[in-house]
Amino acid sequence: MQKICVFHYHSLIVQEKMLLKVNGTIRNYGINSSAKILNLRSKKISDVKLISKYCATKRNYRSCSGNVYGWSRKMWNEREEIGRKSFGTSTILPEMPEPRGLPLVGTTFSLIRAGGATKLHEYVDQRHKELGPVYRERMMAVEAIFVSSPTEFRRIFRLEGSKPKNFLPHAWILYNEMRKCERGLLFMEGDEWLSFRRIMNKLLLKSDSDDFMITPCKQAAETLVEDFRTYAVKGLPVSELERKLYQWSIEVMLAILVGSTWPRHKSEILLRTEKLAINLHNIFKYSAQLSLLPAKLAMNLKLPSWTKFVASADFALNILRVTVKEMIKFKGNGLIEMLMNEGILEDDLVRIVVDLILAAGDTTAHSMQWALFLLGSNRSVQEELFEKLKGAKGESAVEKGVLKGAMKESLRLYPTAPFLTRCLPEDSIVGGYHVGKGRLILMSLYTSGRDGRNFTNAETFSPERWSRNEKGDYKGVLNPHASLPFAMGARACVGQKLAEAQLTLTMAEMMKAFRIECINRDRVKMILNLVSVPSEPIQLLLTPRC
Ligand code: HEM
Repeated sequence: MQKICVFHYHSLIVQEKMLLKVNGTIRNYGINSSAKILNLRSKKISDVKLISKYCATKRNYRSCSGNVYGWSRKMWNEREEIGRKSFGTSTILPEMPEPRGLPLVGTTFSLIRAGGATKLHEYVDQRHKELGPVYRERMMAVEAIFVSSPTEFRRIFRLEGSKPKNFLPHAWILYNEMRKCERGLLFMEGDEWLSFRRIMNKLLLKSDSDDFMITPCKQAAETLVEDFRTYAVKGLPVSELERKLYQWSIEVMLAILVGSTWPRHKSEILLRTEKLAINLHNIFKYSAQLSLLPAKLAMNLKLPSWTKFVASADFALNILRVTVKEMIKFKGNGLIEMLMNEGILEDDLVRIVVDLILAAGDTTAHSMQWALFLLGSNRSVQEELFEKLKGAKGESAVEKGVLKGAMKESLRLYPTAPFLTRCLPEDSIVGGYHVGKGRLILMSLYTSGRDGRNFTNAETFSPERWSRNEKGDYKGVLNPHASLPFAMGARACVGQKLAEAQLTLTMAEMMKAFRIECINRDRVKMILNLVSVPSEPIQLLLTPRC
């Protein structure tokens, strides 16, 4: 038994191993570490919480009170009461597992040895195997609690509060401060976030909201297929697949924003946004390189990754601001008009729409890329899906079901955002461990999505697993909450419906038009550039079906 309580630490001599929380950081104190604690005298009492192993019951207090000089019984009771109020429990929690690390840098060198930040998902997967579903680790600039259990994911989303707080790369925050720019939904917090989020939910997530998305998604899918056909008929692999998918994903978002007048303005806007794809890609690439460094240090040292990150962000944001202002003038009937009808003023509209395009571009392009990779690497699954699609007309339930399974399966194995982040608003208990208010939590979707306890034959690409048997159970999914590619709760992806429409409709067009083969499937691995990307360009060879 262990007990959490808030202590007056002035005259404390530690006789047992203790955990002390100072300004949000929990540290271990061994026997007779009174001096260390006394060094903390300058801290305010409210900043210091003691998490002690043995002072669990009144009986234990008495027996250990001899070790705590100057504390009357009354004082113990008072401390106990504060502890109960702070944590709502008098049951004491075990220490969270943690790998051994060095002072200041923690386990940074272990991560570097394992391949660096691009291999974080595999490194963390290994740590979960060693330390369990909940553990903490400090790597250079980041200290986080890693969680891979679907039950705990749900608990975290329950505890996130009404205005959940996510975690964004330090480089992005610093960039916004440096340029004094206000950003869209992803960067907003508190009441401001909530008021805009409610509007976005109404427009993008309600049940019939995908009606205005279908036509632009279909048109963009057809354009992509026509472009790919030129390679298919020549028997050549599709060149620059990634850039083409970025353009496809940006085009859909722009078309949805403008509405029915899009065909009239398309060529002008696409010309303007031609270089957006590469800059968008670079924002992620360079901020990923900065993820293990303190961003301020990188900025002060003018490291190449920092200057390149800033140049890409400047380019992308400037071009998008100008484009969005131009699109407002079109007075179409798309999402921009809908947002204006909700009373959103131009400045807010611009920052929200700019970040929508940024959030949509990269994620959807990479998700599509992984889906094509998996289809192209699994011939028999592809043929099975094709046979089912052949018999289905338009967006029939069958077609939707078949394609949704393939999309879910692709996002399970290759989650575009392999770590979901949250900072809880109160001290909480996760996985049986104490998690302090505001501590960074990373939910490891890569691990949970490939865990045999959550999915049968977890490593196999099997869209069929997401269909249900006569009893209504998924055929190969033991725990659906183990795969949350769009997260869940109040802050989950606001573009989920659009992304789903875009991915499924394009997969359908691709499969109907071609046999897809990935010719370098054995060499392609998943790496992280903040989002998951292939380790080398995916080479698709397409054979026309007719
Ligand atoms: C397959 C494609 C996509 C994936 C996998 C994806 C995934 C995610 C994830 C994991 C989050 C974080 C949620 C959280 O922390 O709870 C997120 C947030 C967000 N996504 Fe997406 N997303 C995708 C497509 C899109 C699209 C197409 C849009 C634009 C319409 C979009 C707009 C956003 C925005 C604005 C946020 C921030 C929401 C907020 O903080 O309230 N996403 N997305």
